[in-house]
Amino acid sequence: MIVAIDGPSGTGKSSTSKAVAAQLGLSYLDTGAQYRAITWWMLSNGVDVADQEAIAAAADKPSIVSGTDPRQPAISADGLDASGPIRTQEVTAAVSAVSAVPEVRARITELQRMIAAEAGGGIVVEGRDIGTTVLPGADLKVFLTASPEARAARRSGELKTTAGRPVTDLAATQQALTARDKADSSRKTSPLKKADDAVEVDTTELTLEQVIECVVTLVEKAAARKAEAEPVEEAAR
Ligand SMILES: Nc1ncnc2c1ncn2[C@@H]1O[C@H](COP(=O)(O)OP(=O)(O)OP(=O)(O)O)[C@@H](O)[C@H]1O
Ligand SMILES: Nc1ccn([C@@H]2O[C@H](COP(=O)(O)O)[C@@H](O)[C@H]2O)c(=O)n1
Repeated sequence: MIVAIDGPSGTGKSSTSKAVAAQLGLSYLDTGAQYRAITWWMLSNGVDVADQEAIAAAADKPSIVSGTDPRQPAISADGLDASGPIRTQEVTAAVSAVSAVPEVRARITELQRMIAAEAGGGIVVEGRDIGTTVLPGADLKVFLTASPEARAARRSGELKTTAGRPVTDLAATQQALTARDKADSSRKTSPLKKADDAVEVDTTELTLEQVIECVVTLVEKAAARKAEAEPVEEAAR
């Protein structure tokens, strides 16, 4: 069972995906964390993230390793735990530029497809382009949305400055969120976009628990449809 959950920042993809995967005994992959980790590696290793050619030249250098346990998702770059540094404002401000470079997308997409293929019991993969590009044959595609105001309110205070202090300026958070949405959805390679066959869930007025319950139901229905279809395929062989 392959579940793709896409959507802009702050819609609840990570929180929902982890809870759904844990509840249904599926693996989990945070693709945003992978792009954040390679961005953090670039910043830490002196790559000019304003220079697309420099980013492309370094795209294959770091080893990016993701853990797929929804209860304890891990992410490392060249063996260093990246789970803290990737959530800073510095990485958040640079990740869209790094993620727009085709060589970075090609490399990380290959990694994502390999992880999904190896997840024998099924996996929930969350990001921006999972249903459209990375796993277009997913058994279920969900596209989460929410108003910019709701997303900024949720995100505000979660972001940390490089010195580790919470960022609480709501207006600045919403501005940064909107700018990142624009960058992610206007890039040429694999932009943020709802897949035609994705189920859209507007989470603006929903609690996180309600979103989780909604997506669990969608997964269970998709699994039932898949099970019904399989015997026919067997007989047809
Ligand atoms: N429906 C909701 N109602 C209230 N709070 C929510 C809801 N969904 C998520 N949150 C909270 O909003 C914050 C952001 O959620 P989350 O990180 O899951 O979003 P996201 O879409 O994965 O964002 P990003 O793409 O930036 O990682 C978290 O603190 C989460 O607990
Ligand atoms: N499949 C994806 C996932 C993420 N990105 C880029 O990473 C940024 C951070 O993602 P978060 O989910 O951690 O907010 C995101 O803004 C994109 O630039 C991507 O390109 N493809």
